[in-house]
This record gives sequence, structure tokens and C-alpha cells, in this order.
Amino acid sequence: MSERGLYAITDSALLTDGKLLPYVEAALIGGARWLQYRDKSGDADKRLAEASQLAELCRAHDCQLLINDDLALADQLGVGLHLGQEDGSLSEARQQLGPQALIGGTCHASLQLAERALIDGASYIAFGRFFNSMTKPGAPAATPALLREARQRFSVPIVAIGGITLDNASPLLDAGADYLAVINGLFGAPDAETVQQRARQFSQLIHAS
Ligand SMILES: Cc1ncc(COP(=O)(O)OP(=O)(O)O)c(N)n1
Ligand SMILES: Cc1ncsc1CCOP(=O)(O)O
Ligand SMILES: [Mg+2]
Repeated sequence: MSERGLYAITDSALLTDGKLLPYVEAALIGGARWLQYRDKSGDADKRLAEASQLAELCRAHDCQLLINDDLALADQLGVGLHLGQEDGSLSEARQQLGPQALIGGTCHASLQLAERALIDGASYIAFGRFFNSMTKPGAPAATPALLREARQRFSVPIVAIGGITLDNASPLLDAGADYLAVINGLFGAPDAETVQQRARQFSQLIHAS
């Protein structure tokens, strides 16, 4: 598994009108290493159908798929999981998905939450938002200084999220982020070709740092 890279996250409100699969495929061709399926619709049949299609795409492109919020769906598909503070227990998820599963936890701007997440079995810790986010404007704000502290304290992969674009990402990489988790700065594009270009540029930026 790649230890640094672009972490593409889908958004059910952004990837409408048949964009989900072509935009995700473009991100994977552009080099995204992890993909999170983030769907807030509550439509279980749609979620299973879409996540299954994404699992196939990810297999074809050697990308790690994770499911947002939904342990049962992650378990059903045999893929990774991302849980926020309100999304259930990381330790139960670890127990259910097994020692090899990629499981991430939202830590907002808190090293204490990161410590807790790791005790509970998280494989990676996610901090943010770092910039204004159109997707989640109310998420607690974090700083590059926090990332630097986290980098010194923890050896697991560190994920940065929130308002990240090609223009503002460098300070997060300099501060020690391993993965850049991006929704709008990647998928908020006019076409799939632009998504592919952005994914390639993010990947190059990360590997040059
Ligand atoms: C990589 C990554 N980091 C943070 C989040 C946010 O999770 P959460 O706080 O549960 O918010 P929602 O995404 O569920 O709205 C994430 N999804 N991914
Ligand atoms: C889910 C989430 N958690 C903190 S910020 C955020 C949204 C990330 O999306 P964007 O890259 O569009 O700001
Ligand atoms: Mg959540």
C-alpha cells in the first residue's frame, strides 16, 4: 500500500447526473491512491450498488476503497472504513473488519482524539479542516502547526482534509501530511479530463515534497 498520496473523496451532492463513475475513474487514472465513498443519501440500495461499482474500479486501478460512516457496508464489500466522532466505535469496527483493514478516524484539530483513535485501532488519523470548505463549512479548523506536532508524535499515516486545492496544499505537505483528502478541489471540476489532470498534479505535488 502506498504510504503517501491523493485521497479522493466522493460527495453525493456534488457528483450528480451520472458523474460519479467517470469522475472517479478519472481520479484513479490520475493517480489517486485511496478513494472514500461518501454518500449521505440514506438510500441503502443505491449505496450498495454504487459502492460495488467503485470497488470494481478500485481493484482495476490498484486503489484502496474506504466507505464513509457505514461499517456494515464496508464489511459487506471487504473494504476500508472512515469513521467520524459521531459514527460509531473504532474498536468495534477494528474487531469486525479484522487486523488488515484500513480504518481511519476523524480527529478534527485534536492530538488527544488522535491518541484515542490509535488506541481504538485506527490505521490512520485525519485532521482538518485546514481551509474554508464548501463541502463542510462548519468543520472545526486546524492548522499546519498541529500537523507538525502530530507528525512528531505519531508514525501512522496522517491525512489532511478541508478546502484543499492545488494552490494551497504545499504547507500541509511541508508540515507532514501523508495524504491529502480532497472533495471539491478535485471533483468540483467542469469535466472528467480536468479531474484527471488535477489528480495527476496533486499526486506529483505530494511525491515531490
Ligand atoms: C479522511 C477524512 N477525514 C475526515 C472526514 C470527516 O468525517 P466526519 O467528521 O464523520 O464527517 P463526514 O465526512 O461523515 O460528513 C472524512 N470523511 N474523511
Ligand atoms: C468531510 C470533511 N471533514 C472536514 S472538512 C470536510 C470536507 C472536505 O471537502 P472539501 O475538500 O470540498 O473541502
Ligand atoms: Mg462521518
